[in-house]
Amino acid sequence: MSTIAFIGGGNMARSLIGGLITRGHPAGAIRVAEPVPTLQDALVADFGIVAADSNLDAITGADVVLFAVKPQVMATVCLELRAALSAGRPLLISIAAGISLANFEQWLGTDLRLIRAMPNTPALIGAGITGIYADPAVDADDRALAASVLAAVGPTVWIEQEALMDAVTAVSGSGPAYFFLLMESMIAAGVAQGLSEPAARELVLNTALGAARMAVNEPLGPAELRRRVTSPNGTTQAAIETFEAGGFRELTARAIARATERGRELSQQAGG
Ligand SMILES: NC(=O)C1=CN([C@@H]2O[C@H](COP(=O)(O)OP(=O)(O)OC[C@H]3O[C@@H](n4cnc5c(N)ncnc54)[C@H](OP(=O)(O)O)[C@@H]3O)[C@@H](O)[C@H]2O)C=CC1
Ligand SMILES: O=C(O)[C@@H]1CCC=N1
Repeated sequence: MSTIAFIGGGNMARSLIGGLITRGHPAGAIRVAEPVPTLQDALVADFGIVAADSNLDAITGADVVLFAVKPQVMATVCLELRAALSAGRPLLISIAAGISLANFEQWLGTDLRLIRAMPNTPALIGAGITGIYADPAVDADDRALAASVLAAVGPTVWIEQEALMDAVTAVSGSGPAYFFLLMESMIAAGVAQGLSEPAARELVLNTALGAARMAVNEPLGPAELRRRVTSPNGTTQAAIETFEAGGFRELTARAIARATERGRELSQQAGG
């Protein structure tokens, strides 16, 4: 079984580690380097994985190095590990928003075995979705290895062009936050109409769950499901017309375009 070194042990690393352990990856073959002692101790206590004293300690002899630090610290982390990574040549997986292959080549040199991946926080409960992009130079065995690591937390989707990883980030990486915002807004609106907060919350959250489960299982797609809820001249039509008149679709498109653009900015600010 491959030894996987996590650089950074925050929210996404915890989700991926939890998924790997649940899928039967041996805890002794997972290492984490995390500077916040409480986070590192909790990962060791919860999953029995190995705490590394430093990033260098974590990657030494590892088959896979998974970068799970914020985009803004990726340059520092890579430059610190450059010599060791070029000696050991592990498979590198980055889940950082925006950070490109060109960024990594600038910091680590060329001829890398590097995969970019964009998971999302439902990974924590095994319900994530991950977009994956591989440098064309990465061989089939490395692609399969990366996909098997990321499949621990949900389905994976291969993306053919690196430039589209910013769109993946904007749609599914950040996407859970958009649905949470809609839930928040609907709960507040229900309360404004006189429902108690607990009742509004239970109604909204279970509606979201039911709608998502139907949409995932329905080949006809969400537009047809929406039409089936919408009785002529009924309550849903009144609400949908209000959403449309308020520019809901355009606002969604603008928000996702802005998130995509932000991914490009992160790459440029990181130095590539
Ligand atoms: N959150 C999300 O929904 C998603 C996030 N991502 C990407 O995943 C990456 C991690 O995000 P997330 O888990 O949310 O962030 P977190 O801040 O929760 O985790 C990153 C961890 O790395 C630690 N860290 C900081 N510097 C170093 C260092 N030099 N060496 C090792 N560890 C370090 C941080 O410590 P400290 O707090 O002290 O800085 C922190 O605990 C980001 O690049 C993000 O773009 C991808 C998909 C979804
Ligand atoms: O907000 C962010 O930048 C990260 C990437 C996708 C989700 N969270």
